[in-house]
Amino acid sequence: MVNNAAIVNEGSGWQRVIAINLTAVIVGTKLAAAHMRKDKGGKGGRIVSTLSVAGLVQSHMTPVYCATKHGVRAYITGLCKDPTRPDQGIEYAMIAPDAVDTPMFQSVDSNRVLFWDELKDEMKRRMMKPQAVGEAFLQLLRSDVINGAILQVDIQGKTFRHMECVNDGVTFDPSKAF
Ligand SMILES: NC(=O)C1=CN([C@@H]2O[C@H](COP(=O)(O)OP(=O)(O)OC[C@H]3O[C@@H](n4cnc5c(N)ncnc54)[C@H](O)[C@@H]3O)[C@@H](O)[C@H]2O)C=CC1
Ligand SMILES: CC/C=C\C[C@H](O)[C@H](O)/C=C/C=C/C=C\C=C\C(=O)C/C=C\CCC(=O)O
Repeated sequence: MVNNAAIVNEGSGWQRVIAINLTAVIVGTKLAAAHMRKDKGGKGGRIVSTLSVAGLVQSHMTPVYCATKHGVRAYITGLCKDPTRPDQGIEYAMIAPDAVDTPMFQSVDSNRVLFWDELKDEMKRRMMKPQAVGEAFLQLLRSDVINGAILQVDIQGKTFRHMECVNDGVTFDPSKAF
């Protein structure tokens, strides 16, 4: 299961950002986990949530959006550490891209993102094609173990945060996760 839907809007209507980016992730994750958990008759599985660089840093550009992505990181990390999780057979991981050329990014303006006029050139310089995130996502899923992984994706490449990088530089070592 993938938690991917999100919006960005620091203007009026910011409460909806919290509803979609954070509350809905918690609701969806609870529903999915209840269905998936092996100790309650499910088959187990993986739940991957899309963060953002905004879930790793605090920015004056997108304080509400950052709060939701930090909230998702805290929530999912808590589930990663649940001592009953191995019996549930569920793994939790996150992917944290920098700016990506999608409708979300293309629709950003100074009503939705603060200080946009000053910062847009820098953000556009860092912008990746969506394929870069898709490839990173598949690479994450190819790992034998992903619980606790946060795969950061930017124009420099892919880096696991909170984990040791081994082999090809992006293989998750769960023993180094927390
Ligand atoms: N585009 C970017 O620069 C970056 C995006 N992200 C994250 O990537 C994920 C995907 O975003 P993008 O593809 O860029 O955005 P997008 O705007 O192109 O796609 C977002 C999708 O979420 C759906 N959605 C929005 N509100 C919904 C709701 N209430 N119910 C159901 N679906 C809803 C939209 O219909 C759309 O299909 C998001 O979690 C976003 O925060 C992370 C880092 C950078
Ligand atoms: C800015 C809006 C553009 C697109 C909206 C997207 O949804 C995207 O997910 C939002 C990104 C927001 C990013 C906000 C701030 C980013 C700040 C930095 O990258 C700061 C630089 C370095 C951080 C160093 C580090 O701790 O890794």
